[in-house]
Amino acid sequence: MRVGILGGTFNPPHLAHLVCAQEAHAQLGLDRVVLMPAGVPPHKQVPAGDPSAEARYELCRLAVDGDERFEVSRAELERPGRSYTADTLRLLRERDPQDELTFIVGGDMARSLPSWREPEAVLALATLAVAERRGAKREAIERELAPLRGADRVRFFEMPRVDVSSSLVRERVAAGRPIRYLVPDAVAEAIAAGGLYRGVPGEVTT
Ligand SMILES: Nc1ncnc2c1ncn2[C@@H]1O[C@H](COP(=O)(O)OP(=O)(O)OP(=O)(O)O)[C@@H](O)[C@H]1O
Ligand SMILES: O=C(O)c1ccc[n+]([C@@H]2O[C@H](COP(=O)([O-])O)[C@@H](O)[C@H]2O)c1
Repeated sequence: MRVGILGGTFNPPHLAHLVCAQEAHAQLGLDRVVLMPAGVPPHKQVPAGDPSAEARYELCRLAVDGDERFEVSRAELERPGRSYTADTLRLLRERDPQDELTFIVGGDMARSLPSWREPEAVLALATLAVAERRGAKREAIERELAPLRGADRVRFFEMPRVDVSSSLVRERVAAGRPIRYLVPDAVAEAIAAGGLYRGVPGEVTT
């Protein structure tokens, strides 16, 4: 199986995540794309009072519900400590040695690869697929990754620019502004029902 993995904090999952997963699936000929919510994101602080890893996992499940191209994995929730990608890919390799793994990232995230834990192991264990259009940014990413062993295996795919981020969604909820059409309806409903991102601890009630 050709398996794509879209790792993220998913605090919360939004439409750009799904467009990114969809384009990777279609352009790279993947059999499925697995959303991999980080238990403890390695480079990102989850603000105090925000949903737990378990709740972010539930939001991911709601986000992909009914779409057979996508799945959600608990692999990084079941491991203590920071969710380093190299460790996750090793685990997936051990579980299903015959799978061909593709780790999917947005363009900005790809640029930070040299500062990840064991970046060359990441490139050895999976194909890195980067959502970035042709042009100066793509070239800059190629230049920055070039010193890493395995950088020649990095692949790019095109994604329409979708200017949505989890921070934008959180800010809008906190400000009482609507988030419909920025996140899947089921995610918007769970955020509303659980009172998430309103500045007080909430719950995903699914
Ligand atoms: N608008 C977007 N376009 C393309 N890729 C994206 C976009 N938003 C997120 N991604 C990619 O999805 C993956 C997971 O992102 P993450 O869960 O951290 O969401 P985020 O929106 O970047 O979060 P935050 O706003 O909290 O920093 C990363 O590889 C990131 O580059
Ligand atoms: O392994 C690392 O050192 C590492 C450093 C930064 C990010 N990552 C992974 O990249 C993915 C996107 O990260 P983020 O911070 O946007 O949620 C997610 O799966 C992270 O675990 C991994």
